[in-house]
Amino acid sequence: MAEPPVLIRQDEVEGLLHYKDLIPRLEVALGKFSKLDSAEVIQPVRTTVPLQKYNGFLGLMPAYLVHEDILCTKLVCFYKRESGSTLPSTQATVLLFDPEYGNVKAVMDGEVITAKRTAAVSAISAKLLMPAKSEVLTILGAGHQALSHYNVFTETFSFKEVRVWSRRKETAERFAQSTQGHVTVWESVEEAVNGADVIVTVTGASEPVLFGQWVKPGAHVAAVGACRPDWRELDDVLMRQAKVYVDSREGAVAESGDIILSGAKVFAELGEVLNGTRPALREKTTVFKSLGMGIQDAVSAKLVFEQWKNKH
Ligand SMILES: NC(=O)C1=CN([C@@H]2O[C@H](COP(=O)(O)OP(=O)(O)OC[C@H]3O[C@@H](n4cnc5c(N)ncnc54)[C@H](O)[C@@H]3O)[C@@H](O)[C@H]2O)C=CC1
Ligand SMILES: O=C(O)C1=NCCCC1
Repeated sequence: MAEPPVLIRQDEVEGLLHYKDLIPRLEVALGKFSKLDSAEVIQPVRTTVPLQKYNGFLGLMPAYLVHEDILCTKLVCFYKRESGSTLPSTQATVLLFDPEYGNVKAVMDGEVITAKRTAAVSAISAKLLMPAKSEVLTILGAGHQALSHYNVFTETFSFKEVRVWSRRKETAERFAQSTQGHVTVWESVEEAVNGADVIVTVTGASEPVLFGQWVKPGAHVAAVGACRPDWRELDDVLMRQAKVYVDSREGAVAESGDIILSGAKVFAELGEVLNGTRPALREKTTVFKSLGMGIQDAVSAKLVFEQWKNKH
């Protein structure tokens, strides 16, 4: 009989999952995914169950990486919260299976995994697509993803200035007080992104907050929020003037309001750039539209489980 699953709590996942280990594994997984070979990677588009009563969704995100033998699924609830709400906007649990027996080996917190793997993938997009001499980083939004993005972007790159904007100034100020390095708080998006080389959008918005006319030509935007077909963070001008990169084409055309409603064309998947089959157009204005993928959770969960086993 199979052993019962181990339970790995949020604080343990936090201590076990490090960007330096995670980023290379995510790069390999994204590259494999973009080869479109089902003998390598199986990842259906996320299934969503609407929770209309609560303005949210339950997302089911299974993935199987065949050669690494990683079978995993994340169960994630995400919500559109009113300003001032104290309820969480994302709650997630990750199940790691033994693919041969079919039993669950580990049940682990999915919030840290979601925060870190999403930020790590945005950092990969920036590494490939941001202007060669990037000095100013602007973060729009001041929640969980804002913090994980701040952490990995400042750990990986050397920006001279980091700015934050949030729809409530107090939240942006609290964010700036919580970071290790200096962050300046801005009251308007237009001012916050003026001259920025890299812009990260991590808001719960369902209408555009970032407009193309404010974005410096050649800047890189990592657009992380707006994960439903009728939600937006970016306007049509930006979507149409930029070269648009995605994590998964299939996911993007099914789930991204910024892509579907603007009619923007997807130029490439990050994995195609990593594989060298599509170019990284660093000199152009670029948008990386992130939606999140089961394979990202799967490689993260495997890493957490490996580290956990080393300690037990
Ligand atoms: N692409 C991906 O893989 C993932 C995307 N997400 C998305 O990233 C976004 C941020 O997630 P978290 O940081 O966990 O949420 P959070 O609730 O911790 O922070 C959200 C931030 O957005 C702001 N915000 C909310 N509604 C807004 C509006 N209408 N206009 C402007 N700002 C608004 C809030 O004030 C807060 O600063 C969400 O849209 C979430 O669904 C989350 C996980 C993974
Ligand atoms: O990939 C994920 O995990 C999520 N993506 C979009 C919404 C929240 C969770």
